[in-house]
Amino acid sequence: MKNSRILIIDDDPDVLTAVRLLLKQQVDKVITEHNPEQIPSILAKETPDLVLLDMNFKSTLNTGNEGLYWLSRIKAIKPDLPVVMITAYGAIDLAVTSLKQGAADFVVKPWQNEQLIGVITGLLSKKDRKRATNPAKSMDSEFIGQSEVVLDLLYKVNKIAPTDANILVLGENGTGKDLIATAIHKQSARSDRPFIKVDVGALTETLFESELFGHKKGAFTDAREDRVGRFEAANGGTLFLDEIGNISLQQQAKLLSVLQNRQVIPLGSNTPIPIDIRLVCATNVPLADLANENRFRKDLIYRINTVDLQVPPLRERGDDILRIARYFLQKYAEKYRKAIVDFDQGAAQKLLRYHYPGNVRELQYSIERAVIMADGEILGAEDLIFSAIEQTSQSQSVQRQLPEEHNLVELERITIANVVEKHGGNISKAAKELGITRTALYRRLSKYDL
Ligand SMILES: Nc1ncnc2c1ncn2[C@@H]1O[C@H](COP(=O)(O)OP(=O)(O)OP(=O)(O)O)[C@@H](O)[C@H]1O
Repeated sequence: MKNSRILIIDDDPDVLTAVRLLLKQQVDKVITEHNPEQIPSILAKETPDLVLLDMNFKSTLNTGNEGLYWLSRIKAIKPDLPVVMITAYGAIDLAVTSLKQGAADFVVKPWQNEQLIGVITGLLSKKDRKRATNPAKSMDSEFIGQSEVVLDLLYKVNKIAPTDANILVLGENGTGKDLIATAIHKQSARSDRPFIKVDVGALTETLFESELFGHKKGAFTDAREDRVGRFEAANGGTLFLDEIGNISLQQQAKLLSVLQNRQVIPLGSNTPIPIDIRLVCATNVPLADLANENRFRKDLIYRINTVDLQVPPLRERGDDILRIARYFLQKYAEKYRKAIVDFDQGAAQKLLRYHYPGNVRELQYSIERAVIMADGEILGAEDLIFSAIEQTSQSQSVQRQLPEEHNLVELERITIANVVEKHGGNISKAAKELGITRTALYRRLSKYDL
């Protein structure tokens, strides 16, 4: 109760004052509002844990019952937010209808203070219990999802994370492998030790060893001082090797030897350093392709893959698409200070029908772009534009001509588009060819609206 925020909407100022006085000592914040029209913008700014909503506004809208109408709006914006209806004596039928439409409970005016407090505490503790048992919410890295496939994945994460097993996280680009790797670390016995991530797919042959194993000053021309390798930096904690499927056979041999011997020898040194790490690897290459002898050593697969976790593509997650879309909508509406609160029917249909070759990352960028561009409170289908880059990676692509004039910005834009197309949308390979990190490439894709 003490940390909770309560929002109360009633057009009777006496009710607002009475509730404020009653609850102000008991909860963290009481937000009062007499005009229900303000609900969407309040929900865009505030994060209440519970709403008290009048059932009988003196209606200006012709919606049958305005209380029910605003209940449905709140539920559309925040489906999990408990709403308690405040109803007049004699309107019990309506109150029951509200329960069927998603209200958590109702209280009858005038109420007994203890009764109101009882209803609120009951609902808040129920919410806490739900949060504690929902694996999606117990990961504070917020892997949003309630679909069968995601709950199944999160169940496995919860089970495997506390063990020290090496884990291989599989899944298409942008499905959330990074989030899963972070969650594994946070739920492990090593959670208070370092979590070190290395994008091994983007490392050149020369950088690979010095980045992972470290080097001594003078070990090679550019080694001006000693450098601690990422294995050593992760000692006692978790080492996350991303894009493991893209490393060369030579790099695989070096990695295997370190994992077998459980020690690293920095370049230019003779002294082995013992390492104690939990290894989590990720790749967008399907396991069957990885297991192809020419591409990846089987013995290394067995080493890194005590257990594998498959992160499903977004298009297989059903309504999670809308849950994640709403999460990003709220996030970016806050970031860009927009009063956008929801999607209309058409937008929701468009979101559900699209196939998301770029998965959650593509959804994220589309929502961010829509929030920046849109003006109203509700996003429509026309506000949602999916990335041209992802579309072209699916189809045959045509290389863009480099322009005659030598404008560097334009050259960069076209080069990036060409290289990404050349690699069929594979960001890691494109970043490697361009000589920049994947994060830098994503930033540029967003900058150029590709
Ligand atoms: N279920 C989810 N809920 C909320 N955000 C998510 C979810 N899954 C992914 N994201 C977000 O989507 C973006 C891409 O996720 P992430 O980087 O983890 O994907 P990835 O599979 O590691 O991608 P890549 O294969 O390109 O490395 C991130 O901003 C991440 O926070």
